[in-house]
Amino acid sequence: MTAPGGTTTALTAQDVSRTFGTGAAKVHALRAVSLSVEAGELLVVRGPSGSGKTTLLNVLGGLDTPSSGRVWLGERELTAMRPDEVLAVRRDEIGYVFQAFGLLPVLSAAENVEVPLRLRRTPGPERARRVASALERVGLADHARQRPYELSGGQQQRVGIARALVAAPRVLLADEPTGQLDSATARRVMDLLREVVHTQGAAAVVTTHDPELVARADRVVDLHDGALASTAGARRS
Ligand SMILES: Nc1ncnc2c1ncn2[C@@H]1O[C@H](COP(=O)(O)OP(=O)(O)OP(=O)(O)O)[C@@H](O)[C@H]1O
Repeated sequence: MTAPGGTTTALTAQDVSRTFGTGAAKVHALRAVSLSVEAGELLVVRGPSGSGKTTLLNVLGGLDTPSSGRVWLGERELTAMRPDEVLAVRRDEIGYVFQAFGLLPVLSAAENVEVPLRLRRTPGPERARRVASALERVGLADHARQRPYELSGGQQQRVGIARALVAAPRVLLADEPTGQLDSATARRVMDLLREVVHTQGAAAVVTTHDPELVARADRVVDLHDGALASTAGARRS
């Protein structure tokens, strides 16, 4: 079966459900969620704590398998792939940004950004060029040699964004990427995320429960108790 979205649809979820546990302890973390994201579009998934945002990102990014339903990356069905194929897709086509930045403390900013390229066995000279360009893009060209603990929270998350985008993934997934930042820094990081998504043409899904960040979205969907609310999908002008 081909993906139900159009030709520019980078990511599609169709009737995705995820349950945890059994019997009385069963939790319906996702209930028949369907959505699609276009290349160059920033979709914000908004919802209270426990509504299923992280579970949704994990399923979209091949870190978890839905109990039912399907996920496509472009024309290819992620949920039909073998585990080794999913690993290759995660390495080559998806960038992840984490709330707690997820940087390796013993590596410099540049070395952290370089990690996805090393995993992909990108040749050395091209790695150096791409890392320099990614750090430049997030405004950290002068901080390449610093370790994470020598950087502010906002700078660390900019390194996280550079790392997620350095390999030019089709899809960018960010789980509350500004959750650890003060509100002014959070706005700047979100502006940057929006700009790089638009210029690089990645399809981005960003979760948040910060209403201010929603203003930076191209589109917003609301998740409640694992289900998309009926107003979901309204396109912002
Ligand atoms: N591995 C798991 N085992 C059992 N239950 C889980 C597991 N992962 C998530 N859940 C449950 O699924 C529901 C959704 O959790 P999820 O972490 O996706 O919510 P969230 O919206 O990301 O919350 P938060 O904003 O607090 O991070 C919650 O009830 C949670 O307890």
